[in-house]
Amino acid sequence: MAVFTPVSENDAHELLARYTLGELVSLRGITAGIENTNFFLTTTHGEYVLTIFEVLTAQQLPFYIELMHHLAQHHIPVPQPQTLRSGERLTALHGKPCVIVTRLGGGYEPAPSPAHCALAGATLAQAHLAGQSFEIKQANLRGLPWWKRTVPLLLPFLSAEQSELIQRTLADQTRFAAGSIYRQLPFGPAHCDLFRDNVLFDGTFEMPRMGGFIDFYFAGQDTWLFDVAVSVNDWCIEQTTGVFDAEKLNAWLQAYASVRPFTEAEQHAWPILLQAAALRFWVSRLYDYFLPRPAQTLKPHDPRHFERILRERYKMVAIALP
Ligand SMILES: Nc1ncnc2c1ncn2[C@@H]1O[C@H](COP(=O)(O)OP(=O)(O)OP(=O)(O)O)[C@@H](O)[C@H]1O
Ligand SMILES: N[C@@H](CCO)C(=O)O
Repeated sequence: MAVFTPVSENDAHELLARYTLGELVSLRGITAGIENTNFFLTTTHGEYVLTIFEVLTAQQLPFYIELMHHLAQHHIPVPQPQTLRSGERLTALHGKPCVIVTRLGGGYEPAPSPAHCALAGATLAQAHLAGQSFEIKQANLRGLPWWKRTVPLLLPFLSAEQSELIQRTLADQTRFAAGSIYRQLPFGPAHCDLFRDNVLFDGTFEMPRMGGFIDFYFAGQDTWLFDVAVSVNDWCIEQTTGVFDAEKLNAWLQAYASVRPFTEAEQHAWPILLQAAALRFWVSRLYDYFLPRPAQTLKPHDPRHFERILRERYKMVAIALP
């Protein structure tokens, strides 16, 4: 259950008085998710999601909220943050920052087909292009500096073999980030966590329609290719082995490239960015597993899944983008 901060009907009435979103009809806690407290909020004007931020601070949040606003203004299907009477889009409840966004239609697809992969790929490319004109800058807070800080904390919990792999990968990534190919990679606002549970689909399984992208709270400035690598490492794999499913991978990458073709530098960087994306989630899952935060009450995700994926990606040295 991911309701860390309870919200009473009175709280909701008081909160809604700060907006022009009509009167409260219902408020229901959402059980999915491990980062924030989420509620489906229905008012006389429509359906929304209320998110209370348990970890992110009011200083970090404008990047995410304004990025969603910017993308929505550019017709990318993402939740639209609602504007308060005061003109701001961020407010607070029980001393914690919170936001109300539009509720998107559809549901997430646990077993995506190549058609779902293609929709996700094309929409991510559109989001990257639309994000170019976004002016607030904030790094991916789960990027290389965070990996460097976090890996030493994890070493006491790892086997010799795991320690060797994690340290070797970190050294490879550090070297790559200092090199000339890295500097040539196109970058900008990136979602950085576009797993299948963060994309909603409408329509039928056979003929899916994009509902939209949610959960922008790991977004940041990063290379666009890192965002693609994070995504395909989740969308286009055999779930038990981490091996790529060629049909899904092709569908995803072709659809992305049809909107935003890959560059030559990206071709060179592809194998190492697939490793970077696997490392990112191996590290965060290990961290959540061995060093859980006090507020984190849910079962952590399995870190071994991303250890397997990382080992698989090291086997793939000659892999081409479309
Ligand atoms: N704008 C939205 N429209 C529709 N459903 C939403 C929206 N935002 C969140 N949800 C629903 O709430 C669930 C949890 O939201 P979200 O993934 O943002 O939470 P989280 O705590 O940040 O999770 P995570 O563990 O993925 O970081 C989603 O799986 C989705 O079902
Ligand atoms: N997508 C992350 C969870 C945080 O959103 C993971 O699967 O480890």
